[in-house]
Amino acid sequence: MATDTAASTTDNSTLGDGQRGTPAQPYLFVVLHCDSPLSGSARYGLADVDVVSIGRGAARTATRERDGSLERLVLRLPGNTISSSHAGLARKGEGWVLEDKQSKNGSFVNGQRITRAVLNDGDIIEIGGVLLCYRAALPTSPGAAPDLDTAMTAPPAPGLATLLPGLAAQLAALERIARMPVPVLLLGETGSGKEVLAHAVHTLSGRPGPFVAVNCGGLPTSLLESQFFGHVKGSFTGAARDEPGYVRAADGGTLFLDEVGDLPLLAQAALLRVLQEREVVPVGRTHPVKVDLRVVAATHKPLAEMVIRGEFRGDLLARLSGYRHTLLPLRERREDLGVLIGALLRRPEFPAGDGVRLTTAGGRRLLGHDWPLNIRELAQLLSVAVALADGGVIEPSHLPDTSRPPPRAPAPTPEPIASIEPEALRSHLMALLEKHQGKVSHVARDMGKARMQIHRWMQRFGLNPDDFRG
Ligand SMILES: Nc1ncnc2c1ncn2[C@@H]1O[C@H](COP(=O)(O)OP(=O)(O)OP(=O)(O)O)[C@@H](O)[C@H]1O
Repeated sequence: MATDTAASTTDNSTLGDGQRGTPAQPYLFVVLHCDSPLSGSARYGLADVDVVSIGRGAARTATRERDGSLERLVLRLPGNTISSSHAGLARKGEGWVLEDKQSKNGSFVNGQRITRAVLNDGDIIEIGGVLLCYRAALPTSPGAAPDLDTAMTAPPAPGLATLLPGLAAQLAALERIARMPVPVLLLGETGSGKEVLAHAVHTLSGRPGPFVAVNCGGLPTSLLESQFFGHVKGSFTGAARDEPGYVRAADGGTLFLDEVGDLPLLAQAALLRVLQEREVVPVGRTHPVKVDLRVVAATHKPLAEMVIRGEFRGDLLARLSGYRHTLLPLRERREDLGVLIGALLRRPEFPAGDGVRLTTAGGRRLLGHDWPLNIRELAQLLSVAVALADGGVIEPSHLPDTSRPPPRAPAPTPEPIASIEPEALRSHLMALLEKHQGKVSHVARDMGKARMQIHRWMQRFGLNPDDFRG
């Protein structure tokens, strides 16, 4: 089966999150084998296919064959609840139709048994104990193979596995950036995997020093300086011995600043100095100490809006965002649920992970959930379900009632830009124009605004992008 070459369309001059103007095509995903969740997942591009035949096989295989004038994808799936010729998909105009081939146990779409059904984007198809997902038009990238089977490939570092072609291209770009001495800013909802990605960036960087993670939100303000920059013994009450502090502890490695949006303004100024000068002055010392740092920062907060409100320094944001990567919330990557469940069940906390099984109804419940707390919620839910199933098969009764999801973690509600002090907005605009050398489209992307809006503001403040070009 083909491996994913996942060429990226990322334009590095845009500082991350590349993926624009890529063509879209239909895909069929094998998301989860409920009776063997560790057997991997797969995607099949349907752009050049006219019909798909699905039936039982000894293992998951896919072959593409010419059948008269038709291009046929033959998909074999393991499982004794699957008939040898179970179901078929046929192209119908712009869409696809699923037909049950009088299988013994039936074919289902979104939990309903069907004999024939026109598929809609995101529909979940059940063939025996296998859950598949149809996507009508997903962005792909030039050079990305249509098919990918995770059983045949290994991600370059934990956290980088995905079946989504668009996300794969973004992660491939991040992988290339990881090897360069560029600061990385990871943006994404809580539990979406920012720390896991930060660790992957460190691993791929090949830097010999340690990965030091700091939760910027959890630091007592009075001790911030000494915790970051270290101190010498006796420099203050309680300083019983020399401490290097986080920055020097990460010397030669990677400093991961988690929840960087929670860093108080005073600490932001001090951190900025360290990033500019590449040296720290430990509390109780007068001479600076050189450090060799790679910084990866993460937040779920809208930093650009915080800059405008004066809560986060624009110059520090510019320093931290050498390359920006935005993580998808889990509800936007349901196709990866099987990949993620597999990765989680292989962790040491699941010593019997390879024996875990789900009923089809249990798997359906997972695919239907909204995942407000993302991969962390999936990990916790699996721990509980495995314990409750006690070596048996995970059923819906072992899973929380996901039909009434818990409230989403409160999203920060940024103040509308219109109500922000004009002077603050003007200086923020100027800082971004300088950073992007007068490229208005880049400023607009940075602020999450339309280009026209930026032009209107520039006109209002008498700013000319030409004045910022290098
Ligand atoms: N790709 C992945 N594969 C397997 N497990 C993952 C993956 N990404 C995240 N996890 C797991 O999900 C949980 C949350 O991940 P992580 O702490 O990286 O999220 P986060 O975005 O940094 O969260 P927060 O914003 O709350 O700090 C952890 O248990 C982590 O190991």
